[in-house]
Amino acid sequence: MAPDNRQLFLSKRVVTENKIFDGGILVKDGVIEQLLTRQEANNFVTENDGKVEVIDGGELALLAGVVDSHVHVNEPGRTAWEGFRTATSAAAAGGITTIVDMPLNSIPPTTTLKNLNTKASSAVGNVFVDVAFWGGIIVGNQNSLQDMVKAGVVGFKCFLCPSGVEEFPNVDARDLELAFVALEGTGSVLAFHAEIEEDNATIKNKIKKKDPEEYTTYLESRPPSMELNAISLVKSFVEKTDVRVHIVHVSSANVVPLLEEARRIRLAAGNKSWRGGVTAETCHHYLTLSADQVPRGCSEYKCAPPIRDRDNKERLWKYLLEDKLDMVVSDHSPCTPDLKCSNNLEAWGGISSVQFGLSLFWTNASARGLDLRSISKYLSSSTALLCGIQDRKGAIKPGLDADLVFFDPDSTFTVTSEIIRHKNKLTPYLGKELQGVVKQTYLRGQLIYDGSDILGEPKGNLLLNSY
Ligand SMILES: NC(=O)NC(NC(N)=O)C(=O)[O-]
Ligand SMILES: [Zn+2]
Ligand SMILES: [Zn+2]
Repeated sequence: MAPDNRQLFLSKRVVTENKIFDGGILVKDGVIEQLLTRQEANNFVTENDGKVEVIDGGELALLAGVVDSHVHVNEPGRTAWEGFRTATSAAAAGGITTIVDMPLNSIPPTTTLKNLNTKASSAVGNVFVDVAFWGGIIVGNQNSLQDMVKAGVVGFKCFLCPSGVEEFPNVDARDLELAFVALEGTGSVLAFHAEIEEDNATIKNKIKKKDPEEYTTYLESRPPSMELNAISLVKSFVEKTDVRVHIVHVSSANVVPLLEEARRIRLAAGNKSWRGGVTAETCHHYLTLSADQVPRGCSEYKCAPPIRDRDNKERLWKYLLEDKLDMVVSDHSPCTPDLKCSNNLEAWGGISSVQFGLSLFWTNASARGLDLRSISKYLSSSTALLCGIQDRKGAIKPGLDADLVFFDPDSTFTVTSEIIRHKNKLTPYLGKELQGVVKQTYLRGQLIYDGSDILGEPKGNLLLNSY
């Protein structure tokens, strides 16, 4: 590092959200100071020879580090499923420089200030990238929310259907009334797993005679109406509160018009939040895979809500490019192999992919004629905005952390167990050739991944107020 911690990152393709240019990024003490044209960069080097560390990526694209706002790290408690060291080393290798940990599958779940501190104690010193945290809303913990806001959680996640783990029960309208009151005026955001279980006997009858190893049996058990019912409930709250709401992992394109209606109501009422405080994400698996591609008995493809048909996938892409969906995340939700049995109705619901989100998105996006700015928009700046960390993360902009990725958009690689750094290697992407190779990942100006190895000790920070 140069004497006053000055670095100049050079690239023929510096990717900001609105332009791709040949030039440089001047960094001081791990913070982006200035964007320079190629000429300005050359002059700077001439005038400061020996006083600045020059990092020249040549033809490699230089992107803002990805902010993956939906990652289940499951530590403490279910550390056989995943942990901070493995999840964040996978993130670093995947060009992700910030992950936001979900409040469940860890034991205890992040539903009180005490539990948040327990989680933070297990994370500190064990994170290779920066980590922020979601709090959780469950039945009866409404009095814990404001303390967690003060401690710095990015927002709160709740389930409208069973979550899959008993210590994180789903909430209903009454619980939500209390949660919204507690969050009013905090500026926080309430994120929903938006499926409401239908107890109608028809679904149960329809599938009870069907082969549980066939993916279609699972798919029929989670119809789009479950997502629509949930969004209708969320919309009823949007009409009477100003609290920001976010829909995680939208799977059915059918819900988007309803989300648009909820956003229209908020904007008409003069809500000044980003997107009227009504946002939604979809996931790499919904944009990459479709139900017809899921082999029998392969529950590594199982997630909730489910991967649906090709037509639905195309409609999700259409809505994303029309800015009616706001961001794309992993929803990395791993488990141990024994829980991914061949019975799709009983297997754990969750897909492991945190290391591959950037390349998954770029494989699809480049094939659809999008340019590199789409990565920054949907995987970095939007997720940073959702989590209220846009003044530190998610873009190549002066004042933000120098979380940077040198990315080769033209090369490909094949997903194999050997390269997977998350703890359990089962993923639907095994054997898949992806486009876009992460060559170097920098966290606040520090090289943490060099294209083959995670370097040194964990350098990540916890994005909480007292860490
Ligand atoms: N308990 C979980 O990790 N659930 C997750 N599982 C999925 N998406 O299949 C989720 O985000 O709902
Ligand atoms: Zn969920
Ligand atoms: Zn999730």
